[in-house]
Order: sequence, then structure tokens, then C-alpha cells
Amino acid sequence: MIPRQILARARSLARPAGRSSQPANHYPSLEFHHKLRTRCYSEAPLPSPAAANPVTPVSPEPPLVPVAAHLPAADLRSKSSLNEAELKKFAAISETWWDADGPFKPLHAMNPTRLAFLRSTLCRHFGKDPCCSRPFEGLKFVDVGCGGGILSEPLARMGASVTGVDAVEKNIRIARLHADLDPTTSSIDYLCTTAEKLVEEQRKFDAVLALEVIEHVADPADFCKSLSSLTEYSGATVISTINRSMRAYATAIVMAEYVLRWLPAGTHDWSSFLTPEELVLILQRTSVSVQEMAGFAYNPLTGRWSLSDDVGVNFIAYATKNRE
Ligand SMILES: C[S@@+](CC[C@H](N)C(=O)[O-])C[C@H]1O[C@@H](n2cnc3c(N)ncnc32)[C@H](O)[C@@H]1O
Ligand SMILES: [Mg+2]
Repeated sequence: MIPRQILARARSLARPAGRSSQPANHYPSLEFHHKLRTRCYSEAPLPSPAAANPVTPVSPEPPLVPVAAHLPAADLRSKSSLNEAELKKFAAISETWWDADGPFKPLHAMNPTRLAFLRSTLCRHFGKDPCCSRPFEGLKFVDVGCGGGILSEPLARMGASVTGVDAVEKNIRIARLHADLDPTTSSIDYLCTTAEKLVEEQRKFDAVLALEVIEHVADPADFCKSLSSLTEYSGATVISTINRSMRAYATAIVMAEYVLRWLPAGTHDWSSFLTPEELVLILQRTSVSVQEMAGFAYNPLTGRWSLSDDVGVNFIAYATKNRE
């Protein structure tokens, strides 16, 4: 289930101007938030913050209307998702992918927790037994922005037929080398490419995963459009990222990059983060409906992550592709 606050917020954003019952913005800069939203929905800017402010009270349970209902049809062409400055950062640390104490330490530490979320949601989605050792047998997954393959590998061990794609050639070389060390992962098809190129090749997958990637792409709305096009109609899309909240600024940037130095300083740009509500909306515009969302909670005493209802910092969303 999507937490009730997210649905309420998504509804308020999806509602045409003048029907909103709450202020359009709960975050620090109204102007900034508006600009960012306009960027997310670049083909169709939402009303200005002033126009989106409450005018008329609404009925308590408005239907969750598809956001596309009051916006023009999305452009079908996909633009490049590449953000060269972001890719340079990843190319510079590509040799450290499999160093569990290196710059990707947080991803290694979060891996069991995000795999638990994937096992639970995707087994339910595809009617598979979550207790068996290879629950994803017979399913085609694509891991978009796979890096060195730290997610692709366990998915392949769980039986999925995995295609891992990344825009950084060095990452793909590392991923191939590492996967070849184990016969259960050597079947992963690693490609140096992008989601939009796979769309051009008319590739389709049962599950499309993009974990910790959307905050590094050129345009999140275009990126989601590509993810949607890659997903089979009966399929699932899973995205994880960081919330554009003050808490995320304090923990995921100040603590993780500058105090604990888990990640190189400058890894994340706060303004590139999306709130859960924004992610719900941009996916909705591409015929993908978020079904469940979870947050990740870090326990500093054990150094472990667990799933939580708190989507205030790191969060993951499981969504399904709507039938046309
Ligand atoms: C933070 S890492 C996440 C890696 C992996 N998904 C995980 O969670 O373990 C982001 C990855 O996305 C890749 N990337 C960034 N922009 C991309 C794009 N437009 N297309 C494909 N890969 C991209 C980067 O090269 C990097 O390997
Ligand atoms: Mg990131």
C-alpha cells in the first residue's frame, strides 16, 4: 500500500489548479519547487505556485485521477538521459564497485534490504513462491544503471534472466569481469547503453529496475518514460532514490558525504532528488502506477538497514504498468 500521506499529496498535485485543498508546496523554496516540478513535467508546466494555492475546498475523498487527464499527451520521443557531469563521477570510482568499504559501501549495506523488498513485491506480482531459492526463474529483468552489478548478480542467482545496462563503459567492464567469476552470474547480459536506446531497439522486460539512478539522469520524466516503454504490460517497474527533504540533505549529503565520508563529496545534488509524490506523478504520466512504497531506515548501532514506513530520506517504489 502507498502511505496515505503520499496518496493525499499525489491527489493534491494531480488536481487542476483551484481544486487543491492544501498549499502546493511543503518544502523550503516555493519558487524552486515550482521550477523543479516544471522540469519534471517539461512538456506541460503545472500552474504557477500562486495559481496552485488553495481556492476552493474539495470533497474529502477525491478520485486519484490520472495526472495526464489535465495535461497534454506526453511527447513520444525519448531524449537522452545522459548527464555527463554525473557520469564522470561514476567513471572516476568505477574500480571500487566491489569494495564493500569503498564509495559504494552504502549500496552494499542496503543490498539485502532492497533485495528483500524486490523478493516480496515481485514474487507477489508474478505469483512466485518467495521462499524458494530461485523465485525469478523464467522472468526477464533489466537493471538500468547497473554499475558494477551489485544488484544484477543476486537477481541472477535468484533465477532471473538479467540484462544489466550502464552508460559508463568502465562500469560494464568491471561488472562483466566480476560476473564471470561465478557460473551462476556469468549469464548476465551486460551492455554499455541507456534505457532510451533499449526502447529504440524495442526491447521489453518483465521487470524494469532502476535503483539509485533517477537522481543522476538528465531528465527524470523522460527517463521514466523510457522505463515504462521497456516494461511489458503485465510487468513491474521498481525505482529507488532519495527524497528531496531537509532530512535527506542533513543525512544523505552532509552526514554521508562530509562527516562519515561514505561517499565522495559532491556525489549527490539535493536539487536533483524527487519527492515520493513527484515520483508517483511522473510515473503516472507514463501509465505506470505505484502500488507500494517503503523507506529505508539506518541503524547506526548495527550498521544495518531495514525497510520502514518512513519515506523521508531513502525510498523504493514498486509500480505496475497499466494496460492500455
Ligand atoms: C548510484 S549508481 C547505482 C548502481 C546500481 N543501480 C545499484 O543501485 O547498485 C548509479 C549508476 O547509474 C549509472 N547511470 C547514470 N546515468 C545513467 C543513464 N542515463 N543511463 C544509464 N546508466 C546511468 C551510473 O553510471 C551508475 O553506475
Ligand atoms: Mg545516488
